[in-house]
Amino acid sequence: MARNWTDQDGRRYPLAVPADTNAGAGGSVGAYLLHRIKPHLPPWLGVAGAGLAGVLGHERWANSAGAGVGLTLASVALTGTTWWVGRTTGKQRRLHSAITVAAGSAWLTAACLAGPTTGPVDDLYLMGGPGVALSWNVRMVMRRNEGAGEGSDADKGLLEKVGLARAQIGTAKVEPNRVTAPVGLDAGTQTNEDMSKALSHIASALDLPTSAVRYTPDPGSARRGELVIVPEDMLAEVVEWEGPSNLGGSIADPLVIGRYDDGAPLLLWLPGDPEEGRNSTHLLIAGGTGSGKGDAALNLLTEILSRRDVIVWFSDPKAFQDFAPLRPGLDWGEEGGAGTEVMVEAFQAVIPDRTRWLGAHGYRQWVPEAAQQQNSPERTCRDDGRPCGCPGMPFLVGWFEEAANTLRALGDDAFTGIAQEARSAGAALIVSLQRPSYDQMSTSTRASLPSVIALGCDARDEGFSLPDTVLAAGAHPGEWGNRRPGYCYCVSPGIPEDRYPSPGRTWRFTGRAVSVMELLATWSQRNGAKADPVTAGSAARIAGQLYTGRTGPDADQTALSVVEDDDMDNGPHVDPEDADIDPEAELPEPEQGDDTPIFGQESGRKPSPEEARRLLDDALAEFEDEGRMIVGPKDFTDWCDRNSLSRSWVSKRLKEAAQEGRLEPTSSTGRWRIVPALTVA
Ligand SMILES: Nc1ncnc2c1ncn2[C@@H]1O[C@H](COP(=O)(O)OP(=O)(O)OP(=O)(O)O)[C@@H](O)[C@H]1O
Repeated sequence: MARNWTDQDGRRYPLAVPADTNAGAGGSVGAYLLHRIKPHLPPWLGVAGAGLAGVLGHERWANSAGAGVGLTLASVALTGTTWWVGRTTGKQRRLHSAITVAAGSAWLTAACLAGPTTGPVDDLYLMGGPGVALSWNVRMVMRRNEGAGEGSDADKGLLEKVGLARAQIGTAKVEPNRVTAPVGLDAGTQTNEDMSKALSHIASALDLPTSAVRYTPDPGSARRGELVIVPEDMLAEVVEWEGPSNLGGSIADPLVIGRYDDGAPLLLWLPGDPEEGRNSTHLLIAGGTGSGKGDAALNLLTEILSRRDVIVWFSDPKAFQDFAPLRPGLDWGEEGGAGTEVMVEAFQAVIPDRTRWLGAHGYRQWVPEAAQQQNSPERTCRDDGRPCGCPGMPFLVGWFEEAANTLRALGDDAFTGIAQEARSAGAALIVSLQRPSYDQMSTSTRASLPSVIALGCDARDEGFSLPDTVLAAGAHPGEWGNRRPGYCYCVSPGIPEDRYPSPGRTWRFTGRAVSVMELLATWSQRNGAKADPVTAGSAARIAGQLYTGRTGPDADQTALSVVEDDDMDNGPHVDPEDADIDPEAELPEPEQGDDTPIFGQESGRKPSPEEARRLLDDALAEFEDEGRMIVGPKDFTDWCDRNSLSRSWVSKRLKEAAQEGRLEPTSSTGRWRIVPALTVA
């Protein structure tokens, strides 16, 4: 069936080339001919009307000087009006109309004043009238033929309307709720960019939302592409999450987080695929407040945790408000603050170790086979070529919720380095931001996250969320704001590029989902991967007791409870000593601490060097026991008071401890990482 849209002027735009109508086939030959001739009659009726008007006008105004002036002025005005009105139409049509009106009104003036049969007036009528009428008939016939071929006049009308007069739309492909039509722009004067700019006008002409009209330029041409129109918003219906799509599958299988507006599933991949030449990716979840970031993250996390060969390290400064039911399924969870600092350090540390392991077993990038025990002679790290039997290495996801502060503290260079190297270490980063904008995340950090789930945002932040090419193709998350929760655009390797500007919507999570998520977390504890010795070893080397790895469903979660107890006493995010610290404020370089009293007045005794070393060791062990693996001079304020020690003394000891290998500088200025006691020994 032919599909048409009708614009506000009542003009119809066929988006499929209609099959030639069969009307009249069942009727008489006369009715059929009349049906075929009818569209060509109006010009002839116009000629007949002009003739009749000439006769009647002459009856009334013969030889009237006043009528002569009036008719001439009316004729000029009518021709001018036709020319003016025709400015929005094609050049040819404008000229043709103006000539027709000028000729017709000039003849009418002459016929009225001199008489329709005087001199050459009647000959002019008999020759000129049919000539003009026929010229319009020819035009109509040619238009029909074009319609059957490359572009129809109605389509051209649409493009003319949006300022692309000579562009043509080819034969459209009509699917349920989706029309795709090739577009050929005018050679030499129009480009794909012009078409992208015209999309909102096309949507306006068709009376559709802007996001319903998209354009995919042909990469091989600057003036060809495909126009896609999705007239009905199939995403308006809210669909609830019903459980993971592929329980027990591999993380290399697609993650299903919702659906597109034509009903196709919204898929994502985190690991790369060497066979498809696809790299692993890092992902940004970007959306304004109320855009549905929380549910988008739950969709993604439930999918990840339902796979057998992946572990997740997750930091959430919002104290796992949205993610609590899934927390037992995580290999490592932190609630922001110092715990997150340690997690970042550990993530950084595991990258080279994992890359080395993968390389030693002949993997250029992580594939599901790497997560299994290495029993093949091709995948051995032994020099003699016999199977090594090393335990497999699951894929690692490092997830940082509301990560602006963490990333800023880490610095651009450090983050870019981590992101680059993680891709060959079988690890992916997922980062979410409270507000998707450049004041939250620098340009280079943003550039290190090639994939994005872009939910509704402020119109000014669109450029941060999505690449320019996707915006030019018709994507507009700024139009949704928080009015369309869960609506999103997805840009990620593995998704066909022509899908990038297509909106999708995530599944919604309601209270009913909680028990399913709890079951999923238990499943994941029992059946999900455990961290391999390489990853667990490097994590423990950095984080000490803070890292336990995912415990079984019945295990006593000692390490997590260390943090939780701490949190219960002191509030969820911040150590009490840090409560008054502005996390944005610059802290002094560790070295500067040597000579400058950081904490104000000098006070306290000066212990002997041995006692000093013992005291600091005790303090560090105390911090380590508490799971506080990253410390700065300010963390020692209470400790100094308790032991009557001066603060500048602590700064000196910290530097000594670093020289002895008990502390390591971190990427954050003025913060030190405690090297776990066992590692030092
Ligand atoms: N896919 C969806 N379909 C329908 N409703 C949704 C969908 N996703 C989220 N919502 C609803 O939208 C509202 C806002 O969602 P949510 O709290 O996740 O937004 P947010 O972006 O995380 O906001 P904030 O940053 O303030 O936490 C909630 O009521 C949620 O149930």
